[in-house]
Amino acid sequence: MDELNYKNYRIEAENICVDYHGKVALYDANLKLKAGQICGLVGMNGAGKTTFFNALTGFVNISKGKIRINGESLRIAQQDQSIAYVPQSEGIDSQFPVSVWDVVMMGRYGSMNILRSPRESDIQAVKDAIERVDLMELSSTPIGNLSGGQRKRTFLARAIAQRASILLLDEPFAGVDIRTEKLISELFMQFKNEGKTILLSTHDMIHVREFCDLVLLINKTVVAYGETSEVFTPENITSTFGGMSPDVLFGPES
Ligand SMILES: Nc1ncnc2c1ncn2[C@@H]1O[C@H](COP(=O)(O)OP(=O)(O)OP(=O)(O)O)[C@@H](O)[C@H]1O
Repeated sequence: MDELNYKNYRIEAENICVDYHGKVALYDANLKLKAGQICGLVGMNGAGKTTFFNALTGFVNISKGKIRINGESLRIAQQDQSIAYVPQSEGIDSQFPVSVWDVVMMGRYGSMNILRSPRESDIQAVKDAIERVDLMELSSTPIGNLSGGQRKRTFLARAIAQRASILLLDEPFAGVDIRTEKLISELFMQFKNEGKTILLSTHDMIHVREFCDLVLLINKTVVAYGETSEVFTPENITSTFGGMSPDVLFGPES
């Protein structure tokens, strides 16, 4: 692939492998995503989805393969804050006395000086992000007092405040009510229109069909990858889920 073409990809993972203490969690996995694309990452429990996210953020080391973000090394992406990651469950202790505002402000830390004193632009970015997830009324509430769905929206706002071009979201719809699900779906369509690149894991077939342009089916390696309309077939889903049919997995309407 020539260098110019290379630069067109926001995310490029080529034959990546990850092992934990010699046990293989992911091997020969490939992914290429451009600006404005939404890709669903689908696989059963333990298939390597979180590992894939962790490899793309540099949280775990790859033992083989290559990752390029915006045509550059992962180190540069980490420096310029171009990737925001929203994990499935957050590591922040819910008893820790931080408010919604404080958590969202953390999304600005990477672009602040060592004293972390917010500039007007940081304050505006936090305000905009909280408004977008409709949490303004709760902005001074400690995160320990929020519901699971409100907390999820808070961490999504943190990613928005970071103004990253790439969003990695581990199970963004898990445990949220219909209203939050709708709000998150609408946000994703806005992100797409803004040219952001989104990789999200989900166990929900409807979400994949509804707004994922591409789908990556994994079971420790890539089972199938491509446009959702072509790749998200009952045969491929069955192979991904160890031989179980979509009807058994998701009900007869799937
Ligand atoms: N830190 C770790 N140390 C050792 N093994 C790990 C570690 N993290 C994950 N694994 C193993 O790697 C494999 C892939 O795990 P991973 O968390 O990536 O799966 P997943 O697809 O995200 O699963 P789920 O849908 O349950 O979240 C599993 O076998 C898991 O036990």
